[in-house]
Amino acid sequence: MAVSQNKPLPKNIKYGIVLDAGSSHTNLYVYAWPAEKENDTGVVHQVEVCKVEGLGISGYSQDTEKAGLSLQQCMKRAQEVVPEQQHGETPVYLGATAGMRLLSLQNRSIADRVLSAVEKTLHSSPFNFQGARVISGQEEGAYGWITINYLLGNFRQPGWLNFLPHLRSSRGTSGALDLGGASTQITFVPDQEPIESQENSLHFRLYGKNYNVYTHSFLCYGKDQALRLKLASDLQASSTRNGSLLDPCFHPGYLRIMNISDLYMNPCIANGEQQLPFTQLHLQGNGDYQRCRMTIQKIFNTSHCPYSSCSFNGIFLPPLQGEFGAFSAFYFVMNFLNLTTEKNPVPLDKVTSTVERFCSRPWHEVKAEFPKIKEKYLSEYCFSGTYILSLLENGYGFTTEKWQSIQFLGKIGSSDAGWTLGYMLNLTNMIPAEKPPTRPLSHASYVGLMVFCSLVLVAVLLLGWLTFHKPKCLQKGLI
Ligand SMILES: Nc1nc2c(ncn2[C@@H]2O[C@H](COP(=O)(O)OP(=O)(O)OP(=O)(O)O)[C@@H](O)[C@H]2O)c(=O)[nH]1
Repeated sequence: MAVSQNKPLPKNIKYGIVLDAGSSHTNLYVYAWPAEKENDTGVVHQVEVCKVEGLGISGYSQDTEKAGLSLQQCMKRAQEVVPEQQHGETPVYLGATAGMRLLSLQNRSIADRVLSAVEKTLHSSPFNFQGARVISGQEEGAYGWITINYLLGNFRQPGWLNFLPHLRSSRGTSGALDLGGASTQITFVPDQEPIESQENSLHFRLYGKNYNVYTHSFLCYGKDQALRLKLASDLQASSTRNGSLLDPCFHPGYLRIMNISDLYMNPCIANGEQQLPFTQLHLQGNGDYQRCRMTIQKIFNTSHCPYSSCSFNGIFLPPLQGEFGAFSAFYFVMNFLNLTTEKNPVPLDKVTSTVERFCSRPWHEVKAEFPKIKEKYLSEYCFSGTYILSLLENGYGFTTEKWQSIQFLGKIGSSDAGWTLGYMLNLTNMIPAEKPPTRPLSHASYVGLMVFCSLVLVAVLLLGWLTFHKPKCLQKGLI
């Protein structure tokens, strides 16, 4: 159970809870905001995050008891964070993402069973449970975009701009790049209007301003599913008779054995299993970045495009526009490789050479250097780093110059970058379509202002009186 910061909060605070049921695990987020400011931008912040172990795509079908216990523990933690008298009014939402979208495609009844088991636990909590649902890829992209722009203050218009309407909207929004285990999303406001493909087009009116947003979610192109796609493509291209495969995306000396059925039991991969004369795959790393990049390239089909421009697999992508925030696994991987900086983005050639060097390092050396990192994560940073470069450069077309517009983001302030905050802001109607009217002054500010004006008035009157009615003593002194 991971626990984050717990700052003392002023009184009159409201709370909301969102559970992100992802493909690897579930995270529970507790958000808080001052009640009287709930329509302002940037006031909601994360006060707690708790990791529900086992409640992910593999946990759904395996250790359900462990997942259930871990969920109860996180709900208990939330009960400690939110004051008891507010439990009943605190909404709880659960959104399941691509892992569950895949599970639903594969086996609808398991997916329904898991959701109702989770719903049962959440109904029995003292909070105001609002329901569990699988969110669409489009929603995942849109809410991620709303979250980062809300937290970056990009929806905020300084009040004085109301008097100078021609200067409004001088500040742009930031695009959002989200990499999960099962899907990846790209969302931004393009220059080109209208957006050529209806299914990639969203319209928002937020704080009195219109946004035409492009979004696409690539199911099966999250980093875990992309590895499977790559392995299936490698197997198809190889002539192995015993299931041994040299894999350039793993470190030299690394060995992994996988069941062929696990690889193919997945709607992302067209079933080719029956033709194979072996049941297990023996992967042997040889840490060759260039070859890894070539094998990954094969999972992006760029042979057709029915629009003026595409990313891959015939999906429309308008020219990239503005700054981008890249989060979730984009951040986890780049952060591990020391390629995230607070200030200037690390140039593309340095990122490439760092990933290349890392891939070539022997596995025993890497393992010895990072003994505390989970082997699953550590063994895949070479693949993941190379995949991120392929996706961003070849998939989306980030050139060396455009790369400089990407900022890898873990947190913005105290809140994690991700879709959950945007989801809650939307469901609680905390982002109004119109700009809220300027609030009248508070009582204290009003009294302060009155006292200040009175003092200025007295000072002016006194000065005037002194100027025109100089006291006699002063007049004598001057003669
Ligand atoms: N290195 C590292 N990887 C992580 C960590 N947490 C999650 N991941 C991996 O990062 C990827 C994205 O994880 P999440 O952000 O939880 O995304 P998800 O919920 O699986 O996303 P969807 O594909 O939309 O379902 C997955 O491959 C996880 O295994 C972490 O703390 N460190």
